[in-house]
Amino acid sequence: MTAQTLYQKLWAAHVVADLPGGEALLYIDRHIVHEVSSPQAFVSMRESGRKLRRPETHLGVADHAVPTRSPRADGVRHGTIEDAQAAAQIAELEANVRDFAVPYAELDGPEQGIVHVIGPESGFTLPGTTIVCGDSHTTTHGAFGALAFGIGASEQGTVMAAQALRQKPAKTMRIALEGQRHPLVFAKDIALAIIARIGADGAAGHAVEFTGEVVRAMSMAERMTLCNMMIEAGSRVGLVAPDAVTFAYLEGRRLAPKGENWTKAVAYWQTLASDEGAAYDRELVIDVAEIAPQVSWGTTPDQTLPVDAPLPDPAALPDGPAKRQAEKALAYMGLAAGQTMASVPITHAFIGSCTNGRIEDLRAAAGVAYGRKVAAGVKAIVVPGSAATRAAAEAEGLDKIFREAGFEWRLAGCSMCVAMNDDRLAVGERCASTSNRNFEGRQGPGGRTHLMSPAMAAAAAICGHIADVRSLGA
Ligand SMILES: CC(C)[C@H](C(=O)O)[C@@H](O)C(=O)O
Ligand code: SF4
Repeated sequence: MTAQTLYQKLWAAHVVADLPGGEALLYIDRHIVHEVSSPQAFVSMRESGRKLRRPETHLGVADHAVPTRSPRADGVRHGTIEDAQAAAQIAELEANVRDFAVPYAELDGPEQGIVHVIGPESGFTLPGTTIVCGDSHTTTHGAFGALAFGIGASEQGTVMAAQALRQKPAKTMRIALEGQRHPLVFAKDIALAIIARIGADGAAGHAVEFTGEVVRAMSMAERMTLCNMMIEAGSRVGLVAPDAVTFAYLEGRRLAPKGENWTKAVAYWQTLASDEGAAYDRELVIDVAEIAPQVSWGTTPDQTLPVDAPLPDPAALPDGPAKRQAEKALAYMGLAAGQTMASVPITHAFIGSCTNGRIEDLRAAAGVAYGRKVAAGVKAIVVPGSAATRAAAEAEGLDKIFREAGFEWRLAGCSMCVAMNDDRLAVGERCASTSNRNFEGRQGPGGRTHLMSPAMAAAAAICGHIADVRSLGA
């Protein structure tokens, strides 16, 4: 038998039927549902009088529109949401999950959080499964060796009714991470550096698998950060082969298999790693020793540089789209050619999102914040990716470190990653952000976003300007 990649194994294990034109009907094991992208699919289910084929394989949660503050001392949000649109979106999701018998992570319950954080935390995300969600950052779940990808509204309806989807196989790309990184260089820096190198569409059409000693040594949180960011390189699928780190993370989680089923599952999951000699359509080797802390300076994720590198000079570029894009980005961001990012003053720091809202991220940020103070004039918020992450952080005392330093400690949600809730920038405000997208207006109309790691965002909050966390230390 020819050697297969992880992606090819996952694909083959889910083909229900090969279709003409190279497509296949793929069986879908799991579907996560949030309030923003799911309404249309439920409407079509209602209109056609259908029931969900396997309601227990779906999981609902409200994350994008939810406020991350509550007027109540006990933090309860239900019934307190002032924004009428947000309240309506959440009420609609709650009616849908009730009427269609979909398991739901209650807004004020212990499992609420961002779709891509709670899937793994609850053990809903498992190796060897197909996982879809009406959300582009579904790539995150590939960190477990699951075939996970974002889908559109009509596809959500298809999965609800048929538990299957028509798909065309992607090409394969391997990114091997080798070498020794600086202790203050994180998965976020590696992902941004890769995107800067290959471009915001550099992995389009490819399922990206991360391999190499650096990935093997990474926590699940860091692997998720890498896979999460691959959509920003144009890839719908990021992957890491499951290993002992994966199994240790999952064992005992609420929805993970138990007892004999666990043993059997692990035995199967161990067969998923790409075979020796498996061929990829593209290969890239990255020496992480060469990667410095990264900061995006522009309005696409590939407009990213090491924190100490001078910004490009559009005048030096030949006439064409690249020159115009650089000019436009510098103008929108209020930056000048040749300057470095370290020293650019910020108004906001945001630590959170499905890219960097996990306990490891909060620890890294707290390590920098410990014993220091947020600079005057900076609004800094820490938004755990889930209620469980928030509780774990509080058990470790991270909330105290942040509060004492002058950060706001919030309830879980997408928050300032996306301008769909109360947390947003005003025109001209500038944010050091651990999220994943920096296009014009992403964090609020006229707002300016700089993508970076949690340690870098904490350093910026403390200094009042973007700073090299290596010179500050953790
Ligand atoms: C709202 C949702 C559909 C969207 C996505 O698909 O990713 C959001 O999560 C984002 O990050 O832009
Ligand atoms: S945290 Fe941001 S990127 Fe992630 S799902 Fe929410 S809006 Fe999308």
